[in-house]
Amino acid sequence: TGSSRPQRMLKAVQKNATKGDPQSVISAIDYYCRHKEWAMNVGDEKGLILDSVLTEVNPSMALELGTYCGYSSVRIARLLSPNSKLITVEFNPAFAAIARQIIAYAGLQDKVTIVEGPSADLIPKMKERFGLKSFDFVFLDHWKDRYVPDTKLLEECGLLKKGTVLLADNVICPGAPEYLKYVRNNPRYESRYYKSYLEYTKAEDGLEKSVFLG
Ligand SMILES: CCc1ncnc2c1ncn2[C@@H]1O[C@H](/C=C/CNC(=O)c2cc(-c3ccc(F)cc3)cc(O)c2O)[C@@H](O)[C@H]1O
Ligand SMILES: [Mg+2]
Repeated sequence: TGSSRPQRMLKAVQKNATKGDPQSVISAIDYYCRHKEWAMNVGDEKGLILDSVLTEVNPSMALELGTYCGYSSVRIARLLSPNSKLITVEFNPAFAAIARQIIAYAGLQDKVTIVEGPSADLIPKMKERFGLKSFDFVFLDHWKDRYVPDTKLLEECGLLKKGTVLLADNVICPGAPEYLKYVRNNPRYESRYYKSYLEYTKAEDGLEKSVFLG
C-alpha cells in the first residue's frame, strides 16, 4: 500500500530540514503543505500568533490536545525555557509515531512527552502521571466538538490555575461555535479572538485566547 500524508510529511522534513534545527523543520512542513499537499497543521500565519502568545506566557508546563504530526508541538517546544515541558495528547498511534519522529528530528524530544490515547481518559491521570499541579498553557487543536468537554474536564481536575491561558485553533474554520459560546459568556474566562487565515489558504480562521480567572 502507498504512503500516508503524514509519512510523506515526515519524508519532506528528512529531505529538506536540518537535524536539530526546529525552525528548518517548521519551514519544511510549511513549504510542503503550501506547495505540495495541504495538511491540518496550525501553519505559518496562525503559527506566528501561537508564537507571540507563548512568548508572552512563557509556560513551565504546557498541554496540547491533538498532536497530529507534531508541527505545533515543535512550534511550542522550541520556545519553551529550559526545564519547561510540553505534554501532547494523540489517540491515533500512526500519527503519534510520525509526530515522535518529527519532534526528534527537531531535537526537541527531551522537552515533549507524547501521550497516546483519548484526551478524556488521559486528562484525569495527568496529575498523578506527571506529578504536576496545573498547566500554564493549553493549545486545543483536536476534534472541535471536544473543546468544551475537555475544557470542563481540565477545570474539574484542577489542572487550570488563575492565569492559565487556553489557545484554541479553528474557532472559525472548521469552527468551534459551542466553545466560543462557552468561553465568551463565562465569567471565569477573559477571551479574545485573533483573526487570521486557515493554514495555507486565503480563507478566514482564527485563534481564541482565553485566560482562566480562577
Ligand atoms: C477524542 C479526543 C481526542 N483525543 C486525542 N486525540 C485526538 C482527539 N480528537 C482528535 N484527536 C487527534 O487530533 C487530531 C485531530 C485534529 C482535528 N483537527 C481538524 O479537524 C482540523 C481541520 C481543519 C480543516 C479541514 C478541512 C477544511 F476544509 C478546513 C479546515 C483545519 C484544522 O486546523 C484542524 O485542526 C488528529 O491527530 C486526531 O487523531
Ligand atoms: Mg487546527
